[in-house]
Amino acid sequence: MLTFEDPQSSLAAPEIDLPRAQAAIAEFLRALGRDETDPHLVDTPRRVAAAYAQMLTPRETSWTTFPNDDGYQGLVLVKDIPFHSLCQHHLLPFRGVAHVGYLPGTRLFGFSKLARGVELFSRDLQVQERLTQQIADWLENTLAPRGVGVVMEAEHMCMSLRGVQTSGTLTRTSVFTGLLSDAGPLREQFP
Ligand SMILES: Nc1nc2c(ncn2[C@@H]2O[C@H](COP(=O)(O)OP(=O)(O)OP(=O)(O)O)[C@@H](O)[C@H]2O)c(=O)[nH]1
Ligand SMILES: [Zn+2]
Repeated sequence: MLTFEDPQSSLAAPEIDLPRAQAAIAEFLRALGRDETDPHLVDTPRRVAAAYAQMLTPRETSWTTFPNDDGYQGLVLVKDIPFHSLCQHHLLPFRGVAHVGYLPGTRLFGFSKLARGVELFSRDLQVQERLTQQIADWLENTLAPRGVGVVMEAEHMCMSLRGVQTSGTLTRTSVFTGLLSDAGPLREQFP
């Protein structure tokens, strides 16, 4: 039988060295030919370092689960969970919505934990495929459900603001496992 583990403690997030990040941003601004004495820029290295630190740090949470004493067999699906992450290739945000569901076995998550799980894995330098897979693996490993579905749809700023500059495109990724692996009425409940 699987036991519940705290994913936050088992995820070894790298330490963020804020003063070093701040110095690097100051150097970056100099490389961009900016006047670091401009009153609006003077404090920018600190702000940018703090912003990235925040975007790379999930909020602490307790990962409460409950026994499925009533033997609920249906799909639990939390739709339209807003999320944002940072693309590993350009360090630019990608943002969109996640739909996360599972077919319970013996344990249930409080609904909010599905949204918190999305946040937990989003606060990293990511690619969307890995992010989707990590959320699905986490549900599998913590709840041992009869099936898991994770669908994510996001706009990548690295495609919108630079490079190909195709604003508004959405990329959809999905992982389905167990009884949700095959097309059917349960899977059709996912957007
Ligand atoms: N598979 C995948 N690709 C991503 C993701 N985020 C960004 N990318 C892509 O990563 C690729 C990086 O490709 P490169 O050719 O090395 O970088 P680039 O020259 O900046 O590419 P362009 O964006 O086409 O200008 C780009 O095609 C991005 O669109 C993601 O989450 N998953
Ligand atoms: Zn990118």
